[in-house]
Amino acid sequence: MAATSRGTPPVPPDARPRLTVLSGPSGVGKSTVVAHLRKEHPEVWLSVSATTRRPRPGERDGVQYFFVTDDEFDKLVANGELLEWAEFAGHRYGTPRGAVLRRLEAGDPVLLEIDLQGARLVRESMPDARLVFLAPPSWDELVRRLTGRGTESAEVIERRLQAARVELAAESEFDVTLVNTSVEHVARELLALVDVV
Ligand SMILES: Nc1ncnc2c1ncn2[C@@H]1O[C@H](COP(=O)(O)OP(=O)(O)OP(=O)(O)O)[C@@H](O)[C@H]1O
Ligand SMILES: Nc1nc2c(ncn2[C@@H]2O[C@H](COP(=O)(O)O)[C@@H](O)[C@H]2O)c(=O)[nH]1
Repeated sequence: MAATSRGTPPVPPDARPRLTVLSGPSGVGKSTVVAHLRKEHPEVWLSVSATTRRPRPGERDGVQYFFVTDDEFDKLVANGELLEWAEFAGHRYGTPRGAVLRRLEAGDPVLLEIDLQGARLVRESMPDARLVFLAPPSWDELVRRLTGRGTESAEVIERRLQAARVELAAESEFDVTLVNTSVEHVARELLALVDVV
Protein backbone atom coordinates (compact mmCIF):
# COMPACT_ATOMS: atom_id res chain seq x y z
CA MET A 1 0.00 0.00 0.00
CA ALA A 2 1.29 3.49 -0.78
CA ALA A 3 2.21 6.04 1.84
CA THR A 4 0.07 9.16 1.82
CA SER A 5 0.90 12.70 2.81
CA ARG A 6 -1.14 15.49 4.32
CA GLY A 7 -0.40 19.16 4.74
CA THR A 8 1.46 21.77 2.77
CA PRO A 9 2.93 20.45 -0.50
CA PRO A 10 6.69 20.90 -1.10
CA VAL A 11 7.66 24.46 -2.03
CA PRO A 12 9.61 25.15 -5.28
CA PRO A 13 13.25 23.92 -5.31
CA ASP A 14 14.88 27.34 -5.00
CA ALA A 15 12.89 28.11 -1.85
CA ARG A 16 13.47 24.81 -0.07
CA PRO A 17 14.88 24.93 3.42
CA ARG A 18 17.94 22.77 3.95
CA LEU A 19 17.18 21.75 7.52
CA THR A 20 14.52 19.08 7.84
CA VAL A 21 13.18 17.87 11.17
CA LEU A 22 11.50 14.47 11.30
CA SER A 23 9.31 13.80 14.32
CA GLY A 24 6.54 11.42 15.21
CA PRO A 25 5.51 9.07 17.99
CA SER A 26 7.90 6.46 19.30
CA GLY A 27 7.64 3.30 17.21
CA VAL A 28 6.11 4.95 14.14
CA GLY A 29 9.20 4.05 12.11
CA LYS A 30 11.34 7.20 11.97
CA SER A 31 14.69 5.39 12.26
CA THR A 32 13.60 2.68 9.84
CA VAL A 33 12.54 5.22 7.21
CA VAL A 34 15.68 7.33 7.64
CA ALA A 35 17.94 4.25 7.44
CA HIS A 36 16.21 3.23 4.21
CA LEU A 37 16.59 6.71 2.75
CA ARG A 38 20.27 6.95 3.72
CA LYS A 39 21.10 3.50 2.37
CA GLU A 40 20.22 4.80 -1.08
CA HIS A 41 21.21 8.43 -0.46
CA PRO A 42 24.15 8.53 1.96
CA GLU A 43 24.65 12.19 1.02
CA VAL A 44 21.73 13.06 3.29
CA TRP A 45 23.45 13.96 6.53
CA LEU A 46 21.72 12.83 9.72
CA SER A 47 22.62 14.48 13.00
CA VAL A 48 23.73 12.01 15.69
CA SER A 49 22.15 13.02 18.99
CA ALA A 50 23.53 12.70 22.49
CA THR A 51 21.43 10.71 24.94
CA THR A 52 21.52 9.52 28.53
CA ARG A 53 19.59 6.38 27.55
CA ARG A 54 21.56 3.13 27.56
CA PRO A 55 22.33 1.51 24.18
CA ARG A 56 19.97 -1.15 22.86
CA PRO A 57 21.56 -4.38 21.64
CA GLY A 58 23.40 -3.60 18.40
CA GLU A 59 23.53 0.17 18.95
CA ARG A 60 27.03 1.68 18.84
CA ASP A 61 28.36 4.85 20.37
CA GLY A 62 28.73 7.58 17.75
CA VAL A 63 26.51 5.75 15.24
CA GLN A 64 22.90 5.72 16.50
CA TYR A 65 23.72 8.08 19.38
CA PHE A 66 26.51 9.48 21.49
CA PHE A 67 25.71 7.63 24.71
CA VAL A 68 26.63 9.91 27.60
CA THR A 69 26.28 9.99 31.38
CA ASP A 70 24.01 12.44 33.18
CA ASP A 71 27.06 14.51 34.14
CA GLU A 72 28.30 14.60 30.56
CA PHE A 73 24.86 15.67 29.36
CA ASP A 74 24.76 18.42 32.03
CA LYS A 75 28.08 19.73 30.67
CA LEU A 76 26.81 19.73 27.08
CA VAL A 77 23.84 21.82 28.22
CA ALA A 78 25.92 24.15 30.41
CA ASN A 79 28.43 24.77 27.61
CA GLY A 80 25.70 25.59 25.09
CA GLU A 81 26.74 22.68 22.90
CA LEU A 82 23.19 21.55 22.12
CA LEU A 83 20.98 23.14 19.51
CA GLU A 84 18.00 21.77 21.41
CA TRP A 85 17.40 19.09 24.02
CA ALA A 86 14.45 17.45 25.73
CA GLU A 87 13.54 14.82 28.25
CA PHE A 88 11.63 11.94 26.71
CA ALA A 89 10.26 8.93 28.62
CA GLY A 90 12.80 9.31 31.43
CA HIS A 91 15.95 10.08 29.44
CA ARG A 92 17.51 13.18 27.94
CA TYR A 93 18.26 13.63 24.25
CA GLY A 94 19.96 16.54 22.48
CA THR A 95 21.22 17.68 19.09
CA PRO A 96 24.91 18.68 18.97
CA ARG A 97 24.93 22.26 17.70
CA GLY A 98 28.40 22.48 16.12
CA ALA A 99 28.09 19.64 13.63
CA VAL A 100 24.66 20.79 12.43
CA LEU A 101 25.78 24.39 11.89
CA ARG A 102 28.95 23.30 10.06
CA ARG A 103 26.89 21.14 7.67
CA LEU A 104 24.38 23.90 7.03
CA GLU A 105 27.17 26.41 6.40
CA ALA A 106 28.65 23.97 3.90
CA GLY A 107 25.26 23.93 2.14
CA ASP A 108 24.55 20.27 2.88
CA PRO A 109 21.01 19.05 3.50
CA VAL A 110 20.63 18.26 7.19
CA LEU A 111 18.13 15.90 8.77
CA LEU A 112 17.22 15.79 12.47
CA GLU A 113 15.22 12.91 13.92
CA ILE A 114 13.91 14.29 17.20
CA ASP A 115 10.82 14.42 19.38
CA LEU A 116 8.00 16.96 19.39
CA GLN A 117 9.54 19.15 22.10
CA GLY A 118 12.78 19.33 20.12
CA ALA A 119 10.92 20.12 16.91
CA ARG A 120 9.19 23.03 18.62
CA LEU A 121 12.53 24.37 19.89
CA VAL A 122 14.10 24.12 16.43
CA ARG A 123 11.14 25.97 14.97
CA GLU A 124 11.78 28.82 17.42
CA SER A 125 15.52 29.05 16.82
CA MET A 126 15.53 28.21 13.10
CA PRO A 127 12.17 29.25 11.63
CA ASP A 128 13.21 28.20 8.11
CA ALA A 129 13.47 24.54 9.11
CA ARG A 130 10.89 22.26 7.54
CA LEU A 131 9.03 20.19 10.12
CA VAL A 132 7.85 16.78 8.94
CA PHE A 133 5.52 14.63 11.02
CA LEU A 134 5.61 10.87 10.54
CA ALA A 135 2.21 9.43 11.42
CA PRO A 136 1.18 5.80 11.88
CA PRO A 137 -1.57 4.33 9.68
CA SER A 138 -3.56 3.76 12.91
CA TRP A 139 -3.17 3.74 16.70
CA ASP A 140 -3.33 -0.06 16.81
CA GLU A 141 -0.55 -0.32 14.25
CA LEU A 142 1.60 2.07 16.29
CA VAL A 143 1.12 -0.10 19.39
CA ARG A 144 1.96 -3.21 17.33
CA ARG A 145 5.17 -1.66 15.99
CA LEU A 146 6.37 -0.34 19.33
CA THR A 147 5.59 -3.60 21.11
CA GLY A 148 6.83 -5.75 18.23
CA ARG A 149 10.23 -4.01 18.21
CA GLY A 150 10.85 -5.76 21.52
CA THR A 151 13.36 -3.22 22.84
CA GLU A 152 11.40 -1.74 25.75
CA SER A 153 9.74 -3.08 28.90
CA ALA A 154 5.95 -2.91 29.25
CA GLU A 155 6.37 0.06 31.59
CA VAL A 156 8.53 1.99 29.12
CA ILE A 157 6.15 1.16 26.27
CA GLU A 158 3.32 2.61 28.34
CA ARG A 159 5.28 5.85 28.93
CA ARG A 160 6.07 6.11 25.24
CA LEU A 161 2.43 5.55 24.30
CA GLN A 162 1.38 8.32 26.69
CA ALA A 163 3.85 10.62 24.93
CA ALA A 164 2.52 9.38 21.58
CA ARG A 165 -0.99 10.66 22.37
CA VAL A 166 0.46 14.14 22.96
CA GLU A 167 2.59 13.97 19.82
CA LEU A 168 -0.30 12.81 17.61
CA ALA A 169 -2.40 15.72 18.88
CA ALA A 170 0.31 18.14 17.69
CA GLU A 171 0.37 16.99 14.06
CA SER A 172 -1.09 20.29 12.83
CA GLU A 173 2.01 22.17 14.05
CA PHE A 174 4.07 20.48 11.33
CA ASP A 175 4.52 21.64 7.75
CA VAL A 176 3.92 18.22 6.25
CA THR A 177 2.60 14.86 7.43
CA LEU A 178 3.79 11.60 5.91
CA VAL A 179 1.90 8.45 6.85
CA ASN A 180 4.23 5.49 7.29
CA THR A 181 2.29 2.78 5.57
CA SER A 182 5.19 1.72 3.36
CA VAL A 183 8.83 2.37 4.30
CA GLU A 184 9.90 2.58 0.63
CA HIS A 185 7.20 5.09 -0.33
CA VAL A 186 7.59 7.29 2.68
CA ALA A 187 11.40 7.32 2.35
CA ARG A 188 10.97 8.56 -1.22
CA GLU A 189 8.57 11.27 -0.07
CA LEU A 190 10.98 12.33 2.65
CA LEU A 191 13.87 12.44 0.20
CA ALA A 192 11.93 14.88 -1.98
CA LEU A 193 11.39 17.12 1.05
CA VAL A 194 15.03 16.95 2.14
CA ASP A 195 16.05 18.52 -1.16
CA VAL A 196 18.88 16.48 -2.57
CA VAL A 197 17.32 15.34 -5.79
N1 LIG B 1 6.03 0.84 7.30
C1 LIG B 1 6.23 -0.07 8.27
N2 LIG B 1 5.49 -1.20 8.28
C2 LIG B 1 5.67 -2.12 9.25
N3 LIG B 1 6.58 -2.03 10.25
C3 LIG B 1 7.34 -0.91 10.29
C4 LIG B 1 7.21 0.11 9.30
N4 LIG B 1 8.10 1.09 9.60
C5 LIG B 1 8.76 0.68 10.71
N5 LIG B 1 8.31 -0.51 11.12
C6 LIG B 1 8.75 -1.27 12.32
O1 LIG B 1 8.28 -0.55 13.46
C7 LIG B 1 9.20 -0.70 14.55
C8 LIG B 1 9.56 0.69 15.07
O2 LIG B 1 10.34 1.36 14.07
P1 LIG B 1 11.47 2.40 14.47
O3 LIG B 1 12.35 1.85 15.53
O4 LIG B 1 12.10 2.83 13.20
O5 LIG B 1 10.58 3.56 15.09
P2 LIG B 1 10.99 5.01 15.62
O6 LIG B 1 9.92 5.94 15.23
O7 LIG B 1 12.38 5.34 15.19
O8 LIG B 1 10.94 4.78 17.19
P3 LIG B 1 11.63 5.58 18.39
O9 LIG B 1 11.14 6.99 18.34
O10 LIG B 1 11.16 4.84 19.61
O11 LIG B 1 13.12 5.49 18.23
C9 LIG B 1 10.40 -1.48 14.02
O12 LIG B 1 10.28 -2.83 14.43
C10 LIG B 1 10.26 -1.35 12.49
O13 LIG B 1 10.80 -2.47 11.82
N1 LIG C 1 14.44 16.43 21.34
C1 LIG C 1 15.19 15.42 20.90
N2 LIG C 1 14.65 14.21 20.72
C2 LIG C 1 15.43 13.25 20.25
C3 LIG C 1 16.78 13.44 19.95
N3 LIG C 1 17.31 12.27 19.50
C4 LIG C 1 16.31 11.39 19.51
N4 LIG C 1 15.17 11.96 19.95
C5 LIG C 1 13.84 11.37 20.10
O1 LIG C 1 13.74 10.68 21.32
C6 LIG C 1 12.71 9.71 21.23
C7 LIG C 1 13.18 8.38 21.77
O2 LIG C 1 14.25 7.86 21.02
P1 LIG C 1 14.77 6.35 21.24
O3 LIG C 1 15.97 6.20 20.35
O4 LIG C 1 15.09 6.22 22.70
O5 LIG C 1 13.65 5.44 20.85
C8 LIG C 1 12.35 9.62 19.74
O6 LIG C 1 11.17 10.38 19.53
C9 LIG C 1 13.51 10.31 19.08
O7 LIG C 1 13.17 10.90 17.84
C10 LIG C 1 17.33 14.74 20.14
O8 LIG C 1 18.52 15.02 19.90
N5 LIG C 1 16.51 15.69 20.62
